[in-house]
Amino acid sequence: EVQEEDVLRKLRLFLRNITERLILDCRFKAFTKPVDIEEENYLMVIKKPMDLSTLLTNIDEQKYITVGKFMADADLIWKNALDYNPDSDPMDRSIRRRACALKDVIRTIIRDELNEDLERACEEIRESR
Ligand SMILES: CC(=O)c1csc(NC(=O)C2C[NH2+]C2)n1
Repeated sequence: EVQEEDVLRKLRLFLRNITERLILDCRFKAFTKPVDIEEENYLMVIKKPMDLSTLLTNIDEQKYITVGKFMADADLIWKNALDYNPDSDPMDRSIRRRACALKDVIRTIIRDELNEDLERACEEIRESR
């Protein structure tokens, strides 16, 4: 009902704000768009591709009703990058370093800025559905 829609709208604003800040951070440029599947065998190695612009689309399509569901997809971005770039060559190392920075920034923003009343209200909606 109306209250539920208010809660989910607040969640979308919170998640959109985080995602837009990540997209603007030049450290994370490699993560802003889907990896070009011309990349040799990317889809062989990575089962579930994810990127920041797809996160934003998912938010707009109301895919996430809890922060936890959003985090699961956001974590795919850096986890995929670590899996696809295991080697010692400088490009791999550079991507891995940015993947680790992305992981830490996502967690820090959520811990610092997530209103626990909002998250509790979202979990209640999830349980009621
Ligand atoms: C987003 C992501 O994980 C990504 C984009 S390019 C890339 N890796 C390379 O370009 C090659 C360097 N060793 C593979 N990884």
